Amino acid sequence: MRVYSIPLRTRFRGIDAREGVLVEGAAGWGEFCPFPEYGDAEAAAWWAAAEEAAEVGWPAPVRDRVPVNCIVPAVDPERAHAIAAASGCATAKVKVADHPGSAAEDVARVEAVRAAVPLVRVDANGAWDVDTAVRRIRELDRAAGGLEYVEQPCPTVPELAAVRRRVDVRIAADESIRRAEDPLRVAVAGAADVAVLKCAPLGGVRRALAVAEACGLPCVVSSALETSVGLAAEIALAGALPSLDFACGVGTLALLSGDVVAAPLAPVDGVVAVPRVAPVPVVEWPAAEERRRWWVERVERVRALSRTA
Ligand SMILES: O=C(O)CCC(=O)c1ccccc1C(=O)O
Ligand SMILES: [Mg+2]
Repeated sequence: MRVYSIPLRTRFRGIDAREGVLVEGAAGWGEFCPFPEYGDAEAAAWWAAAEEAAEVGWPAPVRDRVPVNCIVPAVDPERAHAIAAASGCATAKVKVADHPGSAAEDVARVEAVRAAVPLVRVDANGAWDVDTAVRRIRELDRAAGGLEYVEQPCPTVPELAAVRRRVDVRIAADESIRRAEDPLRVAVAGAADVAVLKCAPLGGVRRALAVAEACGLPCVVSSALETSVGLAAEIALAGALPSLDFACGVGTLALLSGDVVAAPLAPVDGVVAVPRVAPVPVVEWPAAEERRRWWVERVERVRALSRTA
């Protein structure tokens, strides 16, 4: 078991470094990297995804290549434009509502990104109430010359449904699915037009495919900010979905200042090849001893939980 810590290029989701664990099994390598604030029960799904990759492997893909969106964190308009322009991607996902009072910055960021790429989606990570969401979405839709979709504008499914009735922009559900008590039973029909799937929090590629089928919506695959080892599973999921209508959020290596493999799974001209197995980690990025111990203990607790479940 290897514990890594890789600094981020830009603060994202309130963190400055990405940490996680790489494990090897009969089928290859898996990655376990639930965010630090997640409890053991929620982290158990991430362990199941790591075990699937390491011990079983993934179902066969139905496509060889997956279109990728670039990810634009809450940065100033000049940097946002530069990130989107350099990405080679035709679709950009822009983080908005990063802090209270961000409305004007969000509009400027979206306008700058739209000047660099033809298609823009935004992610509010559940920050708005219904009325605020309706107002902001209309502004951002104008700034983008038509938004592709807005991801998780509000925290709850009923709020998503209320916003969806009042705006013309598509609504995508992310946290409403991946942080649900039972992702197989979330009733997003009527509340969302698109489902965002991440195989790590959903418990693996097979489980995420079951969620895709159960929710009955067009799906987008998005990373959980993994290294190339865990990202391989996310791309394998995108490769195995019966249909894929949107670019996927697996361009997140650009947020990390390094990777654990020799040939990172980075998109070229906005497209990434679908891997059959995870790449083998060869670069260490060792976490400090105290952090290593924290992860080893977390893995022990989560494995014990998984065995009794
Ligand atoms: O979807 C993407 O383009 C990038 C991935 C991303 O935004 C993300 C990465 C880690 C954790 C949460 C999220 C999110 O979608 O909110
Ligand atoms: Mg999201």
